[in-house]
Amino acid sequence: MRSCAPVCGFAKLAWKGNVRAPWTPKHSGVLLRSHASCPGSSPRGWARPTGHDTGIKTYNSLTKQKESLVLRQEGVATWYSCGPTVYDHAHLGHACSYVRFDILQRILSKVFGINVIHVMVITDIDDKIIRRSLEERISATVLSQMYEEHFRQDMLALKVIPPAAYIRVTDNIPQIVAFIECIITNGHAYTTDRGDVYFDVQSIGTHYGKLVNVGDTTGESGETGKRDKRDFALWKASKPQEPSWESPWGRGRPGWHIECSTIASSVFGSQLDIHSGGIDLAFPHHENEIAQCVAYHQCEQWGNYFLHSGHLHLKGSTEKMSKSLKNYITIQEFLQSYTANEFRMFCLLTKYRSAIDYSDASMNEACSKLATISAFTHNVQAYMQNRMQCQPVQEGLLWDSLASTQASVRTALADDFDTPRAMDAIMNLIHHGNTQLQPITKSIGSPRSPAVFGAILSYIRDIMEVLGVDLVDQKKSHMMPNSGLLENVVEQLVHFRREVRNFALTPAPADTSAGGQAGRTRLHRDRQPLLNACDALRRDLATLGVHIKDRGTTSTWEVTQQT
Ligand SMILES: Nc1ncnc2c1ncn2[C@@H]1O[C@H](COP(=O)(O)OP(=O)(O)OP(=O)(O)O)[C@@H](O)[C@H]1O
Ligand SMILES: [Zn+2]
Repeated sequence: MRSCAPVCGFAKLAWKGNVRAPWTPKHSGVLLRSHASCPGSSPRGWARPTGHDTGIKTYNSLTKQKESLVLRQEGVATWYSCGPTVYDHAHLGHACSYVRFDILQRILSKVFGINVIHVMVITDIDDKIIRRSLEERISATVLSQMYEEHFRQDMLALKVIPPAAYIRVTDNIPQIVAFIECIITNGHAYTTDRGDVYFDVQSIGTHYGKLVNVGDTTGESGETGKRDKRDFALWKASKPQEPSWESPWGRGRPGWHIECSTIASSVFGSQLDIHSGGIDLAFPHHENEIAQCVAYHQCEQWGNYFLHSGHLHLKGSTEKMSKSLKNYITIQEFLQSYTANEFRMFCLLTKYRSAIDYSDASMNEACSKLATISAFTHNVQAYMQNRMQCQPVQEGLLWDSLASTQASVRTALADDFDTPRAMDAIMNLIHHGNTQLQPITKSIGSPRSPAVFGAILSYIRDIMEVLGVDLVDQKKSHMMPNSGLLENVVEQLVHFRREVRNFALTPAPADTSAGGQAGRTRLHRDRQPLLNACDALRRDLATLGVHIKDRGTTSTWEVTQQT
């Protein structure tokens, strides 16, 4: 059997420890060497990669258990993720999946010092895009580019670190065609009279079902041209009015799964460390991606770790939030009511693999945890700045508490990215801090412990920033929550102050006595304390970042970031 040349300049990276398995042609009756005979192989046929053990455990959908994360090159993780199909605004389900994986990548890079090379595909051609473009009477290209831009902006608004590259399917059609040609040459796909190309699932035997136990689903397909009902399209002959590209099989467009196998291979070569997506993508999408890559690269194992995030549901619903089910809240709508920090906290409070219920109650819990952290950092600053006096602190206990929190957080994050456990440890540290930070009115001469509080504050800020929650920015967003509650309170306060100030500034009746200040406006002397109180309030609010400006009888306010 002839093996094909790499597709158009595919980088076959010389990864350390990347051992390519010997290829056994399918005609020999044994497709690939069985993993059961490999050292370190699992019953499901997964082989532990050769390379550097990071000390992190991660649940691998290929083995259905936690595995040590072993990277082929020390300190480098190649990560491919399935991106959005861009035919509409992204919703909270998408946000949840991408924010959760953003958290995982931040942990890998910022806690464990791993350079994550992440690429994400943008599915900019598919049935839903074509249908929508026909409904809207705009080209599929214009439609998809518009929603791709919305998606990128939404991700930025949610503070998701952009991948090294977003890669569009339509920018990779020649590569996809070459990839399919190679699979045909290797004997794992066939063409039909209609100009479709199907993957021949039977040709890879037990290598189909690496991710999901597909059971015995073989059999004749009722569909025209398919040999087996499990076979799936690599290339679809074009129908009238559909976008199409030239290929050896006539004009057409790629099937869904082939885009990911091709693009991931074009960037990372014949092996990949980590592949991610929502749990709904495990089958058939990821199973088919694996089949294609095994057939193309003639390898035993293409993706070493498959990570799947759980679905976001509206509370009370068993269905995932979905465009097709029309039960969704767009990211833009959501950000009218909550901040990116609040959404991230909501994501941090559950494991990335679990389903997550979205409701006012679950968002309130996230907001309240964030407010507790924020208030703590604010109080610590006030204490350090001598604006708040406290009873003497048991410093040793606090140093111990900080050290054990740092260790617990690291352990939790190394255990399949257990963010709820890490958050519990952080909240516990704050609880200890708050217990010691008891304000008193007079403390002149009492011993003070600002350094330990400074250390706790720095750690909390750093670790939250690692997870993508910006506590410095939080002060600002906290003062201007989109829910409007605090904004309304400040508005009322400023309004009340303006009324009091204007009352205090009302001129006293003209002084007609001898020596009186003829021609000058005089204030009521007994109203001076009211003016003093207004000035004091303005000063106090300024320290909180709320700046009041008085002009004549009007008062306006704005929030500026505190340092
Ligand atoms: N409700 C959800 N919860 C978590 N992840 C989701 C949810 N909906 C979609 N995703 C994930 O978002 C990513 C992009 O999905 P894609 O654009 O293909 O949307 P989709 O699954 O077709 O959405 P929809 O069903 O709303 O049309 C995938 O990884 C998918 O698993
Ligand atoms: Zn994919």
